[in-house]
Amino acid sequence: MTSVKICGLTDPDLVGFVAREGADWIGFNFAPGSPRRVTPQAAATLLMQVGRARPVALLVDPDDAEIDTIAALGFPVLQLHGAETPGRVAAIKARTGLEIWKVLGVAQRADLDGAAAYTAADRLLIDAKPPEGATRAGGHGQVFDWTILDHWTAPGPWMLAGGLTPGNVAAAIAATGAPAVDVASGVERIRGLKDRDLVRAFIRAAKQP
Ligand SMILES: O=C(O)c1ccccc1NCC(=O)[C@H](O)[C@H](O)COP(=O)(O)O
Repeated sequence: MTSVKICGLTDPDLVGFVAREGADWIGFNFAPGSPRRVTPQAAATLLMQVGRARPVALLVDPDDAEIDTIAALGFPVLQLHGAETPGRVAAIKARTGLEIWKVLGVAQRADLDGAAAYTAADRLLIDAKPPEGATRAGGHGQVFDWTILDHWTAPGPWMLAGGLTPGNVAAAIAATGAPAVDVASGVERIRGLKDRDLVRAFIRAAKQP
């Protein structure tokens, strides 16, 4: 069954709801400028509601001080959503011992060429490359051409993101064979605020047999 991450939660009641609906991971976004950004203080409260879901901290080019602050909150997984090099990913892995996910933004097949260099990453998250002139590294609700992934063999565990919705996630899984999917915008009606009906529909559609 496909695993599901719901990303960018900011409200404790919604965190509890997403966990009860069967999300495998819940993402908390620490990226500056994001409408989904949470502070470490707020995250400490949100973490109490995750139930059996695993919490994931989304960071963009974090320095060591930020890494240490977030690791101290007890996150088991760090999602690196910036321009972190393979060396920087390895250094963060060595510093924390945590599970590390590295995001690769893709717009063409060549964007996958660097994937194998991220040997320290425990999972690659294949996302749409941000649009030209974007001020944020992700969360744009933009789909990329899934045929880019045709005949691609991931070097390890991976996950699909980028403009997924309750309406397209089953087709995305069928087209790419993704073992796991991630969504932020596609389960919101108001930017930055998750919608319960959309969350439920997304998880059901992704996990349908
Ligand atoms: O959501 C943001 O504002 C954001 C800011 C900076 C880096 C990443 C960001 N979001 C990424 C995600 O929430 C997801 O991991 C993924 O990219 C899917 O986003 P979406 O296309 O909106 O479903």
